[in-house]
Amino acid sequence: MVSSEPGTFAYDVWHKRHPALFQRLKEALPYGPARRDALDALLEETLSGTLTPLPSDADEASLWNGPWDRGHYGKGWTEAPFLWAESYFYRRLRGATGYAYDGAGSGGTAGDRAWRGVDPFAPFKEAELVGSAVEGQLAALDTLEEALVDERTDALLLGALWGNRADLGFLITAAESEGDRPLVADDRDALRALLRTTEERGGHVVLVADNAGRELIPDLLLAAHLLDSGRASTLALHVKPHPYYVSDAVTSDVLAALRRIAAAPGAAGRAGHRLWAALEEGRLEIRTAAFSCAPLTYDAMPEALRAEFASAALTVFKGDLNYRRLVGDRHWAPTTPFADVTAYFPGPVAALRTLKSDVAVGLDAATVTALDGSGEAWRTNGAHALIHVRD
Ligand SMILES: O=P(O)(O)OC[C@@]1(O)O[C@H](CO)[C@@H](O)[C@@H]1O
Repeated sequence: MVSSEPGTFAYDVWHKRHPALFQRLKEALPYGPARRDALDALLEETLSGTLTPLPSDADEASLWNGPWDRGHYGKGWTEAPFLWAESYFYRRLRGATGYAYDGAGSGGTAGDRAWRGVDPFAPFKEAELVGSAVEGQLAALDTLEEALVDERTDALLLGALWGNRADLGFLITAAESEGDRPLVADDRDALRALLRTTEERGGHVVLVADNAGRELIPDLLLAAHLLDSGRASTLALHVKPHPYYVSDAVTSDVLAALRRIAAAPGAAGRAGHRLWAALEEGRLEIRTAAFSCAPLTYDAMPEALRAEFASAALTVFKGDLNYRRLVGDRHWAPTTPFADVTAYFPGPVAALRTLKSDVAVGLDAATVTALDGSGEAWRTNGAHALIHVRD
């Protein structure tokens, strides 16, 4: 998938989503002239310039100039594969805002450490946690207290799934879609069945999270339920090592969400305290892998990460970008089986995702016909969702 063709989803990300994002970034934090100029220059470069490698002393240079280099330097930004170029865009954005070090030779602000590690997206992510939507998500847990384990699992899976609609990058240019619709692929029965057998397969579950705020809250409530119910004896929550794709969760976002949950009244507050204790005891672990911010699909994952997924009774991937990276960022026929495209994955794997990009697999032919006939941009408008599982 490339982004040079007008009218495509990828083209719009560069030409509509990113300019709006830069505007918001400059409004959200008081970056000085040098950073504002760096942001303007980066936006201009991505629209009409070529990809240049990071200086060798820059943060992450050993990855981008090493195992993640796929020979795209020298190409126009929109001529390189969409997945690769957009991931590199977020690395360069971290540099322009001063979050990351861009190397000694990269201009007047390179030696200035004042903004190092300051998450440029934090204002957006923080705002989410004070909204009434989060209050509703937390209060909803009270209604599940009497439910059977499978019913709770089902409800919390759906909460985590639809939470993926709250993706701040997507919402920059999209209207928030209304109401939950029937899933376009629904492997919930198989997923619940798999979760009933995790214990006999070691009991370790990996949840590869996506966005902070309104997505992370239901993800953490799901994690609490999996641990409380014995569906998971240990759980690793993978988040990004760096700010990425606007609202992707980093460790500080997990801690903020956890504090928000623990401060809630009722069942949510109690779940928050149990999650806190689970972290202290090591039953819940927050993990960050460099590869989570890689511009590559998961079939290229490094050996250590492969071994980690192989040791899990189940790995659950959240969100659209993780889905693209899991199944391959291609124009698949949407009826291509999920099991086929994830055959390389070293253990049982599930995907929970709202549809916000062109990639789709694992749909049945009748569903595709109905979606195509609906006249809506079903692949990209965020109004549809799916759950896939491969044992
Ligand atoms: O992974 P998420 O948060 O569900 O969605 C990420 C996203 O907003 O950004 C990418 C394009 O910029 C697409 O994969 C999708 O539209």
